[in-house]
Amino acid sequence: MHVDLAVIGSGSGNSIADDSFADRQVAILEKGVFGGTCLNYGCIPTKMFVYPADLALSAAHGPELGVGTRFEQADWRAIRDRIFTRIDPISDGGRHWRAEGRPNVRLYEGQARFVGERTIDTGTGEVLTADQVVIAAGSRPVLPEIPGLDQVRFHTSDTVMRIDEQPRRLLIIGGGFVSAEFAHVFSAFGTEVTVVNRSPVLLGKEDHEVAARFTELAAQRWDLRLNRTVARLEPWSDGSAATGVRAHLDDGGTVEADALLVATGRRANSDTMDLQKADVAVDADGLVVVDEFQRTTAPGVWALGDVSNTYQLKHLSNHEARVVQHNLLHPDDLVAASHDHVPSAVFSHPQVASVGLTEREAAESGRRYVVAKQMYADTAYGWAMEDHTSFVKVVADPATGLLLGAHLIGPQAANLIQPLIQAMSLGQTAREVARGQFWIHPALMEVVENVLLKLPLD
Ligand SMILES: Cc1cc2nc3c(=O)[nH]c(=O)nc-3n(C[C@H](O)[C@H](O)[C@H](O)COP(=O)(O)OP(=O)(O)OC[C@H]3O[C@@H](n4cnc5c(N)ncnc54)[C@H](O)[C@@H]3O)c2cc1C
Ligand SMILES: NC(=O)c1ccc[n+]([C@@H]2O[C@H](COP(=O)([O-])OP(=O)(O)OC[C@H]3O[C@@H](n4cnc5c(N)ncnc54)[C@H](O)[C@@H]3O)[C@@H](O)[C@H]2O)c1
Repeated sequence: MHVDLAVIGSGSGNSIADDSFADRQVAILEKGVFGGTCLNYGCIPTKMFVYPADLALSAAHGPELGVGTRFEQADWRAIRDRIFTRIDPISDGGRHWRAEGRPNVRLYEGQARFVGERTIDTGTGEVLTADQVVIAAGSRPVLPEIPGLDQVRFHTSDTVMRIDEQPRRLLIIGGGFVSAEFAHVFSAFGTEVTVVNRSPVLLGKEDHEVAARFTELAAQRWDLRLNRTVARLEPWSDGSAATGVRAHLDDGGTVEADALLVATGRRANSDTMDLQKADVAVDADGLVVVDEFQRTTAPGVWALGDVSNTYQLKHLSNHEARVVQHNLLHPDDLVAASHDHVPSAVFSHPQVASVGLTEREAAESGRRYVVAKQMYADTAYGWAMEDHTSFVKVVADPATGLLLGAHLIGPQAANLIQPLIQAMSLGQTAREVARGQFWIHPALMEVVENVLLKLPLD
């Protein structure tokens, strides 16, 4: 079988073949659940857990503001089932549309492997040749080499959201995005959470003040074992939990838990497709090598998303998919993908959001920079919330007034950061953004206006 376009992966890659490809024969190849990580195992279900977790936490904090609310209990199965009875039909619907809805599109449900130049064994008994191939095969959780891991029951983000019972005690290995979000979700629902992280802070890639504040607040909710690794794992039961684990830490300490979540990063799925047979180069980190147009080293082969970028974020995968789509349709007018100002947010409690350079990165770059910081507590809405720990921090070039980075920790951080992303993306100066528009008073967004006004620019 020969097709005009073969797309490996039904996550972000699925959006490429829209109506503008109606005159082309397209193959979509998917080895797992249709729709990829974000829909089935990532962004969307996690945030659907985070929302009720935030609600549970708010209820517990009501009395601080004189409101007689309290958190009583979480009905794990009801929460889980609300989420997946919403999501699973979307995945099924997408699969059905691709399998049967389009005469020019064929879905191959198998593990794709290259057997030659733009020639793919679909894993369904059929081999395809294609004029163009898009590799959008994503990433998967990394499993650390911990003795005993193969002897115990453990979860990754792929499985933990579907468990039948909420664990009484959860051990999480890792201190990054996945850890921060699931620790929040489970602890808000009443689980005792222990986090083992090998570095001294959680969210260690964030600006150092944000990571320090997050870690300080996390220590009030979770048992943190920082600068620690797990030396050995063994099955454990207190009589009630049949699937528990005991972790022996490198300092001799132990942690016992009913469930274990491994959250120690993700790696690109580039090693599962025999890419060398298609002359597609992979770098030392396992990422498919692409140029600014998302072209791989093999003519007619493109790559996008987690399989080829270090960020592992859905909004970037979507952007790269739009770039690849344009370039497939306009081979004489290629556009470059932008990796400038890629923001991220951690939907934990508190939320964290960031874009651009951290203060330390600005210092290490040797450039002149200035920093301003604004506490939510020093704005009217911060008073309303009785907030004492949240802040916005910006890093700027004093000569041009342009922002170099922005870092937020606190309620609504993922929303509040957007005008700062916009300023950086559109080249607006801090003064233009602060004084070129009205800021609704006394909205929480005033914290952003105030931090921009505080910058000691030339
Ligand atoms: C728990 C969690 C929460 C997250 N939350 C967020 C968030 O809030 N915001 C955010 O921006 N990002 C978030 N992410 C990251 C985001 O999900 C990913 O960056 C994004 O989904 C990557 O998209 P992709 O298209 O590159 O890969 P995927 O969506 O993973 O798609 C790849 C597809 O390729 C298939 N595949 C792989 N190999 C083959 C093969 N050989 N043959 C056939 N099919 C194959 C896979 O089965 C998969 O369906 C989260 C990730 C996780 C794990
Ligand atoms: N809100 C979001 O955008 C969101 C949410 C979840 C995941 N994601 C994406 O998924 C990716 C994977 O997330 P993640 O949290 O698994 O990875 P991560 O890279 O964010 O964090 C991994 C953590 O594990 C620690 N670690 C690694 N090996 C360890 C070991 N042996 N023992 C103890 N600690 C160890 C690291 O120090 C680090 O803190 C992220 O890069 C992120 O882009 C995004």
